[in-house]
Amino acid sequence: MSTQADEPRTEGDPQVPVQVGEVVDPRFRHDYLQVRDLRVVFDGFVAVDGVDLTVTQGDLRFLIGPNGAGKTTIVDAITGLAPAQGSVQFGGVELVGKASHRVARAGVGRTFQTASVFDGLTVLQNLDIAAGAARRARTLVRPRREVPPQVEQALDTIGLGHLRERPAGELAHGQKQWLEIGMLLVQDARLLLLDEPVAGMSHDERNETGRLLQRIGAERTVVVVEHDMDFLRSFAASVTVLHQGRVLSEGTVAEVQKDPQVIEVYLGSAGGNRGTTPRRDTTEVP
Ligand SMILES: Nc1ncnc2c1ncn2[C@@H]1O[C@H](COP(=O)(O)OP(=O)(O)OP(=O)(O)O)[C@@H](O)[C@H]1O
Repeated sequence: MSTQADEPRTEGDPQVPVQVGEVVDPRFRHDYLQVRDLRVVFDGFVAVDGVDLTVTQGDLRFLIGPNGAGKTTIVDAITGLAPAQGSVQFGGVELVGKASHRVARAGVGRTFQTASVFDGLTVLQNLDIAAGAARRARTLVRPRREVPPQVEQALDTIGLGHLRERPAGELAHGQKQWLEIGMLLVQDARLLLLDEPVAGMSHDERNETGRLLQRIGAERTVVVVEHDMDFLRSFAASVTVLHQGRVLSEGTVAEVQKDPQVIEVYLGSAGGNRGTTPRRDTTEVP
């Protein structure tokens, strides 16, 4: 599947499968992420070594692998935060070589392992700012007369409508992560790259988050970097397993679980930890 950079895709593009009966916002219908021969080298150390990845709209792709496998570096490379070689295209636009603000403008949003919301502002104000609909600073403290439709929709999607006037600093850990995802939605990110979204969450928060990602993933292109294998087994539509900067295996959860190479890396002598401290959750077989 190859697409020229900046080439707009047309309705009826046969390259991207669309399910029968699927109801998808036409803006997202033909989106897909295409990574080809991605390489990231830090001072001679090859952190990402020729990775190919294709993720279509409607998929919910999990990126897993032992510590140091290159997961976060791939997300950094896609979002203009790590020096990349190769090709990364989203919506037919080449992203390699673009500054991070231009990557964001191309419809790509990401979260980090720690939620970065404004604690002193309300949920609504955080979303307002993300939507670029922020009023001047002194008017932010006044109640709004009208909430922009995309903010209302995001509040509904992330389930925080009833907490719209609550300062973000008073939200529970999981709610902060959902707010951050909401901020990507109002920015109209069509590709969401989420780095360990359920780290530190309670069991119920994880399940809520999984259902939220399924809702979002039905429309948009979503890639989740995750170590939590229970979460993966419950919610991943597909999985890419990375090891030492390369794709080791790819498929459904059942397929990668059966892959002897995956079992070897997670349980065997290959270990996979390159100069990092092993963590219990990274050695659990998917
Ligand atoms: N800025 C950097 N400079 C040098 N080396 C780096 C840099 N960023 C990452 N690395 C190295 O690249 C490798 C891949 O790191 P990365 O953080 O992508 O792994 P990961 O799969 O996300 O691991 P984890 O699950 O522990 O977060 C590691 O060996 C890491 O030490």
